[in-house]
Amino acid sequence: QYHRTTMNGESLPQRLGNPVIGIIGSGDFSRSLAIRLVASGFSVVVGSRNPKRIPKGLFPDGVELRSQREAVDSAERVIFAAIYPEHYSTLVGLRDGLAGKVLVDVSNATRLDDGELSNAEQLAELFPQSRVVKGFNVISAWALQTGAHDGSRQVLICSDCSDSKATVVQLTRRLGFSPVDLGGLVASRDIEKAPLHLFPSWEGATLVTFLLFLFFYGYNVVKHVLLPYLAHGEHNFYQLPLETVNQTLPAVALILLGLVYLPGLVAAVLQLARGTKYKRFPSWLDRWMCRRKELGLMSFLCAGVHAVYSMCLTLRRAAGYRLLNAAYRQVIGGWNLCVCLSVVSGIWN
Ligand SMILES: NC(=O)C1=CN([C@@H]2O[C@H](COP(=O)(O)OP(=O)(O)OC[C@H]3O[C@@H](n4cnc5c(N)ncnc54)[C@H](OP(=O)(O)O)[C@@H]3O)[C@@H](O)[C@H]2O)C=CC1
Ligand SMILES: [Fe+3]
Repeated sequence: QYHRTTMNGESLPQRLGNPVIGIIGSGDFSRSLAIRLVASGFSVVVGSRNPKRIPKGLFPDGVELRSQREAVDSAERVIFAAIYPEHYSTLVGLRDGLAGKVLVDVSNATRLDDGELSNAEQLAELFPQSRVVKGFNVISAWALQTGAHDGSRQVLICSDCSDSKATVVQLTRRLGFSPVDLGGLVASRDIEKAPLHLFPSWEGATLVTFLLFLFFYGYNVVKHVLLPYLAHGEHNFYQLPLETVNQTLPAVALILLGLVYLPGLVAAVLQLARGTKYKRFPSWLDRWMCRRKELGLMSFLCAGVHAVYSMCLTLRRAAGYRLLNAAYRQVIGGWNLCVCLSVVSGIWN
């Protein structure tokens, strides 16, 4: 590592071959990103409003803690803005230092409703001479530190400057994540909202499972509880929380399993009818095919819960028989039959 100097004679970090990356802000995200960057061989300069206040040991060795201005000047090409968007305007004094550099916006939206401009677009308006790239907002500080695992590997990236985007894409790969290029900066509106959607790919499967459950539960309530009550005055309402649910679950599981296999058949028929497989499926079929894994796992979940329920219900019945047996023995032994039976029937129901 060697040092170059600023106009006022201070030395700034730089390492041959590995560009110096700047990070503005010294919070959770900044710290985790710095750890990851250093581990991947980059030099890092963190720019804080008050670098002296940062406790020793918070950032790993190899990270320089400087003022915001110095960090911006030291960073060769890429600077992360790891601060909340409300504070972007406090950086306008650094405009000249940031000119021509790649400014990465990592912020998230706080609400789902459609505002006009995304945080990244507002940052680009504040710094027209910088190249704003959106990225890393879908990666938690925790995932940055512990390393990427399957679900959190993807980093959604977009920018209006393709060169700068390519730089961030490359950087993302070196950090061990999978970059996904979503096009121009306007895509940042969706990217910023991505973390607000909980398990996005599960929405459809969960809704289908819920609706199927509702339908079959209703059917079973009518068939096994309401009709016997209306026809013969039978009181089967105690079945609602356990038996009826347990009758519903296998039906839901089987239909869901059918929904896993059905789109494959539909697709095959469609290909035969079209006489070619080199044509896109209609989008509804495409989406359905992409959700087969979730549907299958939901089916498995219902079947699993059904198995557990069935086992518990059988155990409950077995306990009932044991009790009946005990009552019988006591009657033989001279107990009052009426007392025993009333106790047993109370527990049985
Ligand atoms: N934490 C996470 O898991 C993730 C965070 N993000 C995004 O990263 C950004 C930073 O988040 P996070 O690190 O958690 O937040 P923190 O609150 O931990 O850190 C924010 C930092 O901003 C700096 N800052 C600069 N200017 C101001 C100002 N005017 N007022 C207050 N603070 C200022 C502060 O550093 P200093 O005092 O040194 O100047 C502060 O440490 C956010 O936009 C967030 O959406 C994105 C994905 C995940
Ligand atoms: Fe069964």
